[in-house]
Amino acid sequence: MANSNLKTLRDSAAMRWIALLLLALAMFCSYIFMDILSPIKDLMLSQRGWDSTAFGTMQGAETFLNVFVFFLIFAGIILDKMGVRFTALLSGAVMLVGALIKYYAIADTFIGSDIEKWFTENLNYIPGLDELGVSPFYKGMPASAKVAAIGFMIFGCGVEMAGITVSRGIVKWFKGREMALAMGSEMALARLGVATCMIFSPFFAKLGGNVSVSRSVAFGVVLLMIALIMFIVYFFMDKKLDEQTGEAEEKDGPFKVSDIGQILSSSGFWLVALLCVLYYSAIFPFQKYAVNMLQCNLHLTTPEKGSFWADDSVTIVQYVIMLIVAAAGFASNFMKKKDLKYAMLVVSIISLLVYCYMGYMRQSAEAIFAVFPLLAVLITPILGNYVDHKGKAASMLILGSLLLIACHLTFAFVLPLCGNSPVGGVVIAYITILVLGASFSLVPASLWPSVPKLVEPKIIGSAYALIFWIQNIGLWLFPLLIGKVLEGTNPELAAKIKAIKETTKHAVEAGNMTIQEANAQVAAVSENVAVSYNYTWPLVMLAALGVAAFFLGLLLKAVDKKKGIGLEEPNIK
Ligand SMILES: C[C@H](N)C(=O)N[C@@H](CCCCN)C(=O)O
Repeated sequence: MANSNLKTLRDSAAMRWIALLLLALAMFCSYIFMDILSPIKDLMLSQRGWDSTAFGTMQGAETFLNVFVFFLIFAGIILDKMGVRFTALLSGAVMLVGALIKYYAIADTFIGSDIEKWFTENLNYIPGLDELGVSPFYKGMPASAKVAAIGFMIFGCGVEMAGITVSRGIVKWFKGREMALAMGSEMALARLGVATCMIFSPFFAKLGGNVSVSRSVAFGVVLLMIALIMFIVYFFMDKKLDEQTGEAEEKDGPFKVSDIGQILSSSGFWLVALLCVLYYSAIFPFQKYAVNMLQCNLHLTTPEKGSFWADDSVTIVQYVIMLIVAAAGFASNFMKKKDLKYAMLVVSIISLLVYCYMGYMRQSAEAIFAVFPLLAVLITPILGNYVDHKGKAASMLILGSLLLIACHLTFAFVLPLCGNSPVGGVVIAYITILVLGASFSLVPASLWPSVPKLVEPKIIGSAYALIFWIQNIGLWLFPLLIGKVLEGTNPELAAKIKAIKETTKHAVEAGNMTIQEANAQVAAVSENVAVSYNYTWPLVMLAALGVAAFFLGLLLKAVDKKKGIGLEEPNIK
């Protein structure tokens, strides 16, 4: 340490930010794995014989153990009892184990194995869960999807445990300092992970012209190994800090399970938790359908093979531009000189415009949607900084909810009118996605740093875990509900698929068509159906969540004022 007056590692700004970088990089890698199959749903259907139900059930498995086996509650208790560094290592290892299982399920070696045979014949019915409609498996689910679901369930435990651990770690290193800026920066890197995944998962799957879905998952597994290394390095820094502080926090008031009652009796906690589940249910589940929603509304026409815009190298160039947007925007937060700060912002904004233009030329719904996390990368740290110095967290929650409502209503009612105006449609889509990105910065940047104001330090881990658990119920429920509302409000599309399946089946039975021809016809109709959905009602449902979040935000602001919780107060006084 350069300054001899510094007492502990966290008193050194450099050390604090290195600790944050380690935690944030681990979350960056985890968020990439979390959505690794989302942008290649079409390939999972064509390469592994899954259908939409198998895909949706496998994706939903991520929250299963957390929600129904209460793993997240245990994770919070482990965190408060064992501390940040132990739980960080544990979560890194759990994520990796889950990811390896998922990789094995998708790998070529799984096909034709005894394990595949066993899973095809077994695990079709879980008594009790089937009746409740919450089973992560069902009869007829492809064996690879069942094993991938098991892996994803385990990964889900690890990644949520990592989420609460990282939040607790940031509080430990930054409380009373730039805590919201640090949380905002960590989330910014996580958002960059989502954008990276949107671009690189399909890229690796299609690399070199031969399709391999397991290559994408392998990419994610390697990143999770890096995440574990980050947590190991963090382990030693955290240990050193505890040696310097004499583990004062833990010794002064050891955590007891009964302390959880204290959390549950706080009205502020409940309002924040409910606002969190409502808001995030309108964001993360939407993220899983957003690319398809754009395809359905914008009628994008992929550039012809061999053309400039269809080339793989353009994807890389676009990603590099994305990194420039993120790096310049992020760095502008830390520039002391005003000129340099504005110069960075201008570079970032110009790069963002170039990125948007390329997305339009490539007619790629994935690339268009990737600006969503990108704006959050830019402004979450700025807003975090604002919360640190000016406060206004409750007001930001209210504004974020209002923007969410406006965006979902624009997607629902304005975007469908633009289908025949390619440029107008894409411009409106970009603007709405960017505003949604701003909302997705306002709420997380103000919500997560508010939790330490609601509970005592020794139970922060459990408080984060309880909020995550309540939030996970929504993250489990709403992807299912979106799917159901979508099917329910577009009955003609399911009928179309049923009709072609029946027609081709009869034609094959009558000897008028080969099975290959029949499959090709079904695939052609399915492809057409996949981009023909009307998303109005699922989007109205998500806007309604925003309305409920808005009213809760108003209530929270009133409670904050009455009880003096300090949500509108700055973190640094
Ligand atoms: C999905 C996860 N439960 C979640 O809520 N993630 C938050 C970040 C929480 C803070 C992590 N240190 C998100 O906004 O991604």
